[in-house]
Amino acid sequence: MTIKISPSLMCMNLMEIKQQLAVLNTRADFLHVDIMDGHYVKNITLSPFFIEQIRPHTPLMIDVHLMVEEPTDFIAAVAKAGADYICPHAETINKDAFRVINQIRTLNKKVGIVLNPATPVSFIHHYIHLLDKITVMTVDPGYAGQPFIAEMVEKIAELKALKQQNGYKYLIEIDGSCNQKTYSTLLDAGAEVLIVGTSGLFNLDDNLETAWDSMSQNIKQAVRVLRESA
Ligand SMILES: O=C(CO)[C@H](O)[C@H](O)[C@H](O)COP(=O)(O)O
Ligand SMILES: [Co+2]
Repeated sequence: MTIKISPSLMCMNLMEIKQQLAVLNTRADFLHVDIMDGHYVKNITLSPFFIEQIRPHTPLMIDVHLMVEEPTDFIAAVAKAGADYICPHAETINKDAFRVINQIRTLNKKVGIVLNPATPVSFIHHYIHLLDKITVMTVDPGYAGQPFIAEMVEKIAELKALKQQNGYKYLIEIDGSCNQKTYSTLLDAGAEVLIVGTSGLFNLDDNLETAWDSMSQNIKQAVRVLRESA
């Protein structure tokens, strides 16, 4: 499978949204939109309004990462705004997981679940077969630019093994410190979608086309390293 790239728009230059979207539209596979409520995580970033504003300007799938205490307060709004994937944290839906999954499905959206670093795969055992995407947080949620949590590599490998053994359909996505230092480890473990933020893309160069080219070279180099070590 070709690795898919999902730029994290909370890390983009918001003063150049239109220009940067034009660059991403011809290169990226998803657009990652982080919504934070200031309670589940002590930060506030993007919003359903932001999704509504960019929707007419991109053909890409919009992937919404809900870092909020009550995902059901946001699902209908992000769906209406134009989200394609709606991804609450497993830790926030445990009281009504099947109802939340059904609510997203009923809105004809893809269902993603996000796992915090401290949350084991077993936590979603009873509904893993229903998921279109599982996001492994490789940093604690809430902020960009955090250090990579290496203990997450085994969780990625576990998701890959479960998918192969059971024929599950979910994409394995990584969120947090996906960059030149971590690409080969992540790809080797089974990552299929990389969310690239400050360290992987936007901080590489002020010119986003140049930054994307550098990121692409970094990923190609990681793939080469893996092939040579196989
Ligand atoms: O979920 C997030 C943080 O809680 C966001 O998606 C970040 O953008 C993501 O962590 C990527 O940022 P980084 O600077 O590449 O770590
Ligand atoms: Co995110």
